[in-house]
Amino acid sequence: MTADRTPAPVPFQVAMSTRFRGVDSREGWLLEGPAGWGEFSPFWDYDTFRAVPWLHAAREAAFEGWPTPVRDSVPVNATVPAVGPERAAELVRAAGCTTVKVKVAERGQSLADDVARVAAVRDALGKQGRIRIDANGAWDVDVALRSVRALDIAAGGLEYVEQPCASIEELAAVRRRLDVPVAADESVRLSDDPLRVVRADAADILVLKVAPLGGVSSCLILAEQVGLPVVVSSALETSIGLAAGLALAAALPELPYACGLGTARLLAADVVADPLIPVDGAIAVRRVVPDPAALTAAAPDDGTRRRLDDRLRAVEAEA
Ligand SMILES: O=C(O)CCC(=O)C1=CC=C[C@@H](O)[C@@H]1C(=O)O
Ligand SMILES: [Mg+2]
Repeated sequence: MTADRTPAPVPFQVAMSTRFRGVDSREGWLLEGPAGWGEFSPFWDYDTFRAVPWLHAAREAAFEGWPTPVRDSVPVNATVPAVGPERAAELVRAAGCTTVKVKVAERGQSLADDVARVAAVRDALGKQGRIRIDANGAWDVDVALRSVRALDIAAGGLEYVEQPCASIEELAAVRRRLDVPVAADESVRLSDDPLRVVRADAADILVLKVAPLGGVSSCLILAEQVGLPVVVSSALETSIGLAAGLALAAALPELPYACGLGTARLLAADVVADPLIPVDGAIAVRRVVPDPAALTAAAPDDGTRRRLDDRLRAVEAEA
């Protein structure tokens, strides 16, 4: 390969160790460029248009690079999927983080399931730790008010509730009537106008995910514009994609909350030899490169490879 030619993107597929947001495996492309490696792994339920920012973020990582970090370590939360209370407690103990995000409002489960999970997390975490919950927009206003109040008691105090309802109007209504702070995630990452939620006074905190928002630089600009605290979170990437989130968290002038970047453990395998796993509740800021043996093990099956080819071609045509 000559120096002036861009290496071909490398496809990957890795299983999730725990099913999360209905996803059992993550697949995508790794791009190499003069600045390093980037990951393009939009969820399959994102259409071509929504996947374009993911390609911008991957290209930024590979060809442009990221701003200078202002910190060398990023505190992260443990992420607990909608599992039973025993498993939730195990995950909290294994993660060694003092902040835990608990998934709630899973389809097919009840508020009692959420209460049991959150109470088990508090037990495993001890009095000092912080607990936040994420409903992924599943509740209407009344159910949100009832559920958050019950879960606030079960948690012995919630740090915040992430995306309790789907619409910005509902978020604003919930926020007016609750003492628990409200964080917006889908209202930012799936919106044509990520600032609308701020103008509507619908959130206390914004969750920023680098890939769906088009890269580290766009997120930094957004964070500057919003004037609200932000939490950097992953999109369940391999360590190559997580490194971009880490770069954003490391470059933000203020970082008052633990970030949702401790998700490498939710994958059964990674594409690097030394994954970005938290130690004592924080991840050291560093770049990572794929490991050839891990890439071989992560080679997608033929059907997935065809899907990945089609998707990359379609998104490149729009990017
Ligand atoms: O924030 C975290 O602790 C981990 C990341 C995380 O929860 C998510 C990543 C990607 C898709 C999501 O459904 C989910 C979220 O909603 O925040
Ligand atoms: Mg969320």
